[in-house]
Amino acid sequence: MAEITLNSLAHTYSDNPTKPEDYAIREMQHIWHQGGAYALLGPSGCGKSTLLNIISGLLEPSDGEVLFDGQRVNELKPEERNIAQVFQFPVVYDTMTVYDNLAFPLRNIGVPEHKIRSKVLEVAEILELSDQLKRKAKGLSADQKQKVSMGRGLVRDDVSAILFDEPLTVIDPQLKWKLRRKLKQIHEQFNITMVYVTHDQLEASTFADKIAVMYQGQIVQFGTPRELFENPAHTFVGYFIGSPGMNFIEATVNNQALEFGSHSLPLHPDLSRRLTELQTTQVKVGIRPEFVHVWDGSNPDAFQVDVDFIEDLGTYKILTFNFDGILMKARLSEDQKVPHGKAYVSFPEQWTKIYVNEFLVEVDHD
Ligand SMILES: Nc1ncnc2c1ncn2[C@@H]1O[C@H](COP(=O)(O)OP(=O)(O)OP(=O)(O)O)[C@@H](O)[C@H]1O
Repeated sequence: MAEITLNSLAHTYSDNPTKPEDYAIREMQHIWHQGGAYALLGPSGCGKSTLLNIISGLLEPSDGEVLFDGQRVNELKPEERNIAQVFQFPVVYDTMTVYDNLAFPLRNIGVPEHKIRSKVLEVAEILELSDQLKRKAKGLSADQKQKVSMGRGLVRDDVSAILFDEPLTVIDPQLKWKLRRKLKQIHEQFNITMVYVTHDQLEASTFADKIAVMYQGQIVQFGTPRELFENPAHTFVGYFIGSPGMNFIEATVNNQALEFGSHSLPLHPDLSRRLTELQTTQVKVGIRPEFVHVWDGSNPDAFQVDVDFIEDLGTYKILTFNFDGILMKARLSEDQKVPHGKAYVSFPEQWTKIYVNEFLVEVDHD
């Protein structure tokens, strides 16, 4: 078991990198603590698999170091790193039985057969494979094969970490939910560092205690699902987490106020000071649909806006409104009055976030 440190790590597939975009991993500093359940979440092509393969040793980074418990492992081969990796598609030996497949990683390191047996039975039980143990892997469905593949990753409790690269892609939706819960259970039972790669926010937040959101080769935020929701550190996190994502509007800072076209909002003096330090007047303002306040009628604190449309999603509605030419969304709860034609909205200060160069502007209030 290990704490995994990425020290000034970067990776390029190019022979002659000249600009940041030439890097699949842009220089990063990051620690996966021992025993954590982590997700690495991001869109296709952001560098998730590259990062995982660097940790497992399948890929040597072009810059920086990978440390396990403080020891550099860059030069160690995958098998010397003691990492289990579960891939998107099942890796099983078709001609072996399910039992032998699960036993394989343990036999490889010379674990005695009686210990192998108890471990295989334990993992098979968790994954509901107990009645399949005598079957040849060849005859299994894709779901079952992937469960065996996951089981092979889970049998060794001496591993430094288990890395999952979109392991539930081939699993049908109902079983997916169940397996995610199982993985969580296994994590709690064995206290092994687990990093789970996915592009699905629901998958990330049901599995992980902390999520690293990756975008263009960078970890732009590392936090609990709640932190990512309430305080997105980067516009991408605001956009990617939540459904629908955060609203963004361009604004100009003028005289301690944010100006959007004909509207303006007062700016907290601390934020105003911080923006002066940053020497910027052009910002993006972000607010989540859940935090836009929709009033029942006209109100001196609210902006009057045009209703564009309302989507009824059963237990809640999404109001799309036009704010100075920008379409924004607000979430209406079931018991809220549904506006027609005009709506009155306000943006509570606590939930109105300011971004400069896509990163959140934070202020110390003490
Ligand atoms: N072997 C390779 N040679 C060259 N470029 C590569 C190679 N593997 C990945 N890349 C590039 O590196 C970037 C990151 O890719 P990577 O596969 O790590 O992303 P990802 O987030 O895992 O995406 P996906 O979810 O689609 O697998 C992409 O621009 C990709 O095209």
